Amino acid sequence: MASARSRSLSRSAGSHGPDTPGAAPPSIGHHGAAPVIRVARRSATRARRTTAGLLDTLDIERMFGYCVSMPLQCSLLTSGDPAVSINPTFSRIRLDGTPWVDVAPGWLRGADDLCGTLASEVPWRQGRRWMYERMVDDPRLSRWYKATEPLPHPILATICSSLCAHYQVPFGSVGLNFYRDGDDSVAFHRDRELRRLGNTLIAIVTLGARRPFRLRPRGGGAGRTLLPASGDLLVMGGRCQADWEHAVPKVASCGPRISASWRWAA
Ligand SMILES: O=C(O)CCC(=O)C(=O)O
Ligand SMILES: [Fe+2]
Repeated sequence: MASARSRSLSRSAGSHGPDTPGAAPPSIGHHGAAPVIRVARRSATRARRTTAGLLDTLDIERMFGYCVSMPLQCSLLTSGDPAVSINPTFSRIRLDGTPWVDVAPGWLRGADDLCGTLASEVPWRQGRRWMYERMVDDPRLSRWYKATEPLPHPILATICSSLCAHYQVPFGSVGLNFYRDGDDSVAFHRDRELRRLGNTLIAIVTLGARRPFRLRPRGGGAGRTLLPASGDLLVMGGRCQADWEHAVPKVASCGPRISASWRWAA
């Protein structure tokens, strides 16, 4: 884990990505592994420490009360210098119709340490939006980089190149979301720029705490819940933005998670 230090977080509006504010999903469980990071949150500064440990599928199902389909990672792979795995395994989950999700467990090595570095060093922004005639803070911090802006860590450029090589398309610049603890979340939404398009890719690398990543069809019907661990890659493709919504719901207790995401549209 990179050295953790307290910092004050910048407060300026203007993140993008999710298009629809909404009521937060209910709290659903307790989580395990997470890096140790000290951040200033709202008025209080709190240090959070959780122990890294392996969970098995039964634990996960007991905790969350529903079936999950993401293989589990060993925490040993998540410390050290970040690097893209040289022999990742991709599995494709076909959703209903043409939407699909690829998952590549352990795609990025050193993801916990990268989480600590980014948590400390990125100039995070507090997004705000109107909801029910009130301006409210987004329940997370974010930082979306323009293609011309310097990145906070060189691995982010390497990740983008690997994604472009794997999917043979030019992904755009990176967006970072910082979920400081279980109170932070993103409600069900479709990504703003991609929701009208029938062929898109959104690649998300999880750094830090494992949180449920939920998917549901817009028209109703059975959803899916994945549990990406630190270093796992999840890619939503096809008509996933047109026909499905995704969310990272609040949870009762967990350590920090950062998601790094790249987008492409046909
Ligand atoms: O943090 C995540 O895994 C998802 C973030 C997301 O959906 C978004 O930024 O649009
Ligand atoms: Fe999204």
